[in-house]
Amino acid sequence: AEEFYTSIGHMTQLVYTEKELLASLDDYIQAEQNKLDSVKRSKTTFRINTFASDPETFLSHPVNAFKLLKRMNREWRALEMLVRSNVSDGFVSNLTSRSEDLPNEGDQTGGAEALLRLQDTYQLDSDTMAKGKLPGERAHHVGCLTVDDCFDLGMAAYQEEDFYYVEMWMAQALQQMQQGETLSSVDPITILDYHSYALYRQGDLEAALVSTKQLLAIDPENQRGKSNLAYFEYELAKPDRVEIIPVIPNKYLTAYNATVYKQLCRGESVALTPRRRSRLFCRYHDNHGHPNLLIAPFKEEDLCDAPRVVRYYDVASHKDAEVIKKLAKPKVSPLCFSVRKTVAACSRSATFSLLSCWLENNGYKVVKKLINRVGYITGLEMSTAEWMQVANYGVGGLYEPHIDFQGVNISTVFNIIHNTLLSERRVVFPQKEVKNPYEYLGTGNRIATWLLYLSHVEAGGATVFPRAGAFAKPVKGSAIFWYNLHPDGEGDHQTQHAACPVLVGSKWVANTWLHERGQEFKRRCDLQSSAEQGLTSDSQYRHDG
Ligand SMILES: O=C(O)CCC(=O)C(=O)O
Ligand SMILES: [Fe+2]
Repeated sequence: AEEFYTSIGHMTQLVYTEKELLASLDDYIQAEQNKLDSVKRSKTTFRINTFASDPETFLSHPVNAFKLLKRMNREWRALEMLVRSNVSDGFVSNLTSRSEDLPNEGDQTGGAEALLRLQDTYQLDSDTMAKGKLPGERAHHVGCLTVDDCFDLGMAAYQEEDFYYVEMWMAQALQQMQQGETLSSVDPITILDYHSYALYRQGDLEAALVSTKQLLAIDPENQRGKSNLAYFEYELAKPDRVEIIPVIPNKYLTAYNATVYKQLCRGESVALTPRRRSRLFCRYHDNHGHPNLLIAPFKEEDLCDAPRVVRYYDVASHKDAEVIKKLAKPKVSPLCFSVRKTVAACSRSATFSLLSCWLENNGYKVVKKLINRVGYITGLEMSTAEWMQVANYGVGGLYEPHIDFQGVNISTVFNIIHNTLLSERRVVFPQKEVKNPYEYLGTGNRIATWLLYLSHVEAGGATVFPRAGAFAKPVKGSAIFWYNLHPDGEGDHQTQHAACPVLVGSKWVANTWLHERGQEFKRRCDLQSSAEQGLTSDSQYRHDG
């Protein structure tokens, strides 16, 4: 397992599995019930012998003697068989046969880490999360986090030595206990122990002392509590004590421009100055009177001036999007992978999975139609474009900042899957799923990216450009487009972009990477000049990590 928690496509299977297991459990309970009823029924045939005190008189009657023999020979043995019979087989084998597909400890930890990452990116407080009051969400939320759940989240943070979140979740568990939640398997002593330790590790000795006193109020003889109390009091009494200011860690993302990335993900505009923003417009686009666009031009919106990123609305219908999502199922199309990506983030590495599928551009009617449309709109050659890549991100799913083109030295062969060179940290993803597509295609570098949104996302999941300061919220049926390369073929590192973690919802995108070959006379002049133009240094946002 260990690959469920970020692809909703995979997790839907778990919902069905649980439903089937529940039906199987009902069958099992019914079978046990039937068995018990049979046992009770046979008991009624065995009555206490009224002659028990005088067996001789009883046995002097031949019918009595025969019936006793028969009962002892057959009926008690039959009962033994009945009691020995095992009605749990069906249920147990049902469970066993599925155990391969069931989530394991690693999956659960991954789920906890995904929650912590979301909390960190979107700055959610633990009470909001515990009550499930997330933005954008509707009626589908069912469960609240219990004291045990909060404790587990605290423990997940503890495994990562992330004491800021240990403290937060242990405090949440305690608060819920105080509010009267009683059904928990962890005791307040354990929680307080972690709570005070987390405070201590963050350098907040006063608060750690308060927490330890709370622990001792419940259990005055607690050894650890007593020695911690003595230690904190001793430390606090030191005259030359230096106040340590707790640092809020940035563990859940790379240190490199993590702050800008997270601010952009929350929709806080950090990079586009008013002057830059004033240059962004909306218009109808017909690609200079292209015959296929004259009657129904597409609505084009500027998202960013440098690099120029534009969005086209309604380039895929609701139906088109649904058909593509149906095609992007491992059972439907051959080139679908559940890619497990390990991402080193700061001091830790997180593994997350992503469902991704390559759909042959000419292999499906709807794909062909949409790819042709990209050609009409951008004016670019589509015969050298890569196959459409469909990806699904579930809750917590993200894609860290990266560039789509092959790095500095184009002739260098990075043996990696599609675009997944995480530039700064040089994390190389597993290679087996897709061979080097550049070499395989022989069509040069990825000149441009067409990113089509196949779903809305209720909260989170935006595409952001941390260096350029651009933000694109997924809008179903719209596509964003940008050039990855400068007109001279050099990669434009300002195009570095990322997918923010999905907070609520399931995000589907389809990527089309256009290649250099065939574009020699096609690259549009207006886009070209604005890319060359760049920005004056006073208005350009730079983030140098
Ligand atoms: O999903 C997104 O918003 C961005 C995806 C992306 O950058 C990629 O697949 O290269
Ligand atoms: Fe990308």
